[in-house]
Amino acid sequence: MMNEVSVCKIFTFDAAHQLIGHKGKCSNLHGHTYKLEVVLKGKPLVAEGHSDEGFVIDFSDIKSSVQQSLIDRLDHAFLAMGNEPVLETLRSTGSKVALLSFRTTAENLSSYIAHELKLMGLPLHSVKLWETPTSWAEVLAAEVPGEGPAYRLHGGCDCE
Ligand SMILES: Nc1nc2c(c(=O)[nH]1)N=C([C@H](O)[C@H](O)COP(=O)(O)OP(=O)(O)OP(=O)(O)O)CN2
Ligand SMILES: [Zn+2]
Repeated sequence: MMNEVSVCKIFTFDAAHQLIGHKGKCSNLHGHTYKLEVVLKGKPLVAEGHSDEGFVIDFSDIKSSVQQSLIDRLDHAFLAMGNEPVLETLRSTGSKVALLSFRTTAENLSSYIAHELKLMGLPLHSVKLWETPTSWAEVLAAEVPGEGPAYRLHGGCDCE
């Protein structure tokens, strides 16, 4: 009987954000090179002669699906909650914006990414999102509610 194995593919993307109402420097518009670790788990395929024999999932298949569905949308974008004063200018000048409608913390972003990857049907175990070389947030797929994470959605200003 084959045991389960975890496999991981790592992605990076560059993005800007602004935490309106933050008590420190992150209330400024700033950017990160995010590092995303996507961990999938399953039993390696037992199928003699099959291209995927011995794989939980082909690394190149993880790459193409995560890249297309997620990374291409977030890379070189402004990750917006929706209440940032700069948003209107970015939109009117055609700059890339990913309107996420939640406060763009590492915690919320990793929860969002985990939910999106689960919806794609990947055998997701966890995601870890590095916001800086010394700061990360991790979400276990099993802990993401089926209806998706509960965020406080934007409405008015987030700074009161
Ligand atoms: N729990 C969280 N705290 C903070 C978040 C977050 O998403 N979750 N985000 C920020 C800022 O956006 C930014 O990431 C700053 O993080 P920080 O680790 O303070 O960055 P530094 O450049 O100061 O890192 P050092 O390695 O300590 O120099 C703030 N907090
Ligand atoms: Zn930040």
